[in-house]
Amino acid sequence: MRAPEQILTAEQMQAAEQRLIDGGETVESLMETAGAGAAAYVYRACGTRSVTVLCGPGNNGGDGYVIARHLQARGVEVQVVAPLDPATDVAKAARVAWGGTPVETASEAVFVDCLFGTGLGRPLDDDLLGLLHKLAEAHDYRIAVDLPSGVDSDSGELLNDALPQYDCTIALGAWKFSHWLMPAMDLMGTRKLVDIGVGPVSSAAHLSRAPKLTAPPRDAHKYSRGLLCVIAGDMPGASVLAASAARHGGAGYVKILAAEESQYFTAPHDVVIERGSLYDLVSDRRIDAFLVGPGLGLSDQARARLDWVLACDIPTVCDADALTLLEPSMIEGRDCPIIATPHAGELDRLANAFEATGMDRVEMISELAEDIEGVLVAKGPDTLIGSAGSAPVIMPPAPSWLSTAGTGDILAGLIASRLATGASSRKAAEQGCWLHGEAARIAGPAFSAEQLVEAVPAAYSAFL
Ligand SMILES: NC(=O)C1=CN([C@@H]2O[C@H](COP(=O)(O)OP(=O)(O)OC[C@H]3O[C@@H](n4cnc5c(N)ncnc54)[C@H](O)[C@@H]3O)[C@@H](O)[C@H]2O)[C@H](O)CC1
Ligand SMILES: [K+]
Repeated sequence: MRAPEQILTAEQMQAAEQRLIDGGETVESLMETAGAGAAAYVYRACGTRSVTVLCGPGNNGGDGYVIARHLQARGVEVQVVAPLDPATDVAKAARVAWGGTPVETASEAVFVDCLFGTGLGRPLDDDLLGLLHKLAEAHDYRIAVDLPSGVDSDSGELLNDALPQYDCTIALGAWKFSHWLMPAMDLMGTRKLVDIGVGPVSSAAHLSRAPKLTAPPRDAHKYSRGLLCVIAGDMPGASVLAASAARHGGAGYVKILAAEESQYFTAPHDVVIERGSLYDLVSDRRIDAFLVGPGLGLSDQARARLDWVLACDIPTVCDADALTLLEPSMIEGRDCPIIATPHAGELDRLANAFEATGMDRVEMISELAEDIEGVLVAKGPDTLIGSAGSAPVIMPPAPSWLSTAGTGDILAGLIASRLATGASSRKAAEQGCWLHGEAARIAGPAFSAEQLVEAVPAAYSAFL
């Protein structure tokens, strides 16, 4: 069985390659399959335009010699630039099989970067970086094989400050984290994957798959579809926006609970505002989920409200100010899951509060998900979802137009709505992110938060 959405660390990739070798493959046959598959993509993208392949010393370079040979066999004019001789036996053999003579430099048409892949261990030195940029600038179409050279495979960090932008990146065998994490993700262009027979790797991270949502059953009513209560705080606008979005996320009933002393505010007519003692309002046994945090504020009163909501032990989404206030003691003894939805700054603050520091972002979200015994949605241009006891999930990129005020409140509302319908915390998080991204695609360029909310029903229908 194939596992095209799985995302492997360099170490998991090497182990997967070793399992294939133990199963009868050889490094040569794997390189041949990887190189031939990559050459097919290059040929489909560029036809018989001339190609320059930059080959490094390792097996990424070995791929390059295989690609050169396959393209030449199809009649393509290929030049190879090899600043470093092959260091591995299989790359040496691939160079011999190519049979040509490398050139010092080349220009025009298509550039194929096979300098380094998952074995890059340190920043490129000035000479190699200069050659990489020179060749990239001298060609009008740029393809990276396995990874753009200079990228750290597991973290998505750039080991060199400035790296070339590519039109296409051809991943070999499996996605690596840097194909889907910033800043490396931004260099990739379109991403292609060459299958070399790597099977499912247990506990591997994976790309989130589009959800299959359902319409309510015929005998549904507002309570059976789920009652979500959004806690209003000092700045009720954010909770109104979150509740407005939640109406379209699947829950049958959305309320805003406002403390009697909080300022007067209005909401859409189909969002009920209940005002009174919060301690009494949250005790309604029909409540299926809470959303607390948007507009909550950071006062002692806000902290007390958060504490009380968490003490109710109902599935709860904690967003925004709730993440600034959240402390380990607040979740002790809970059985129901929490979904935390931090942006980068809130993630750092949570990591300090829960002593999950000194690790990279992928490890951190898994560690924090265990600490809160729930799910953590690390929001950003690359959204990572960690859940206690499961491997991380990476969301496919959503439109950058989401970088506008209020979209975080909307995401929290959508996730909380999914949670209120009875979806597991992990599914609720992924489904909320999919609805959010699809609504952004439907809303088109330069949408406001209100327009994003209006696009959610059409987004929902995309997953029915
Ligand atoms: N995924 C697959 O199924 C296959 C992957 N293949 C390719 O193999 C590379 C990984 O090969 P590896 O030799 O481990 O690493 P690299 O080719 O990236 O090169 C590492 C090589 O370079 C030296 N090195 C590391 N950093 C630097 C530096 N900054 N400056 C100079 N030299 C450096 C290091 O010592 C190594 O010698 C993978 O990406 C795929 O492209 C195979 O084709 C098999 C199938
Ligand atoms: K490369």
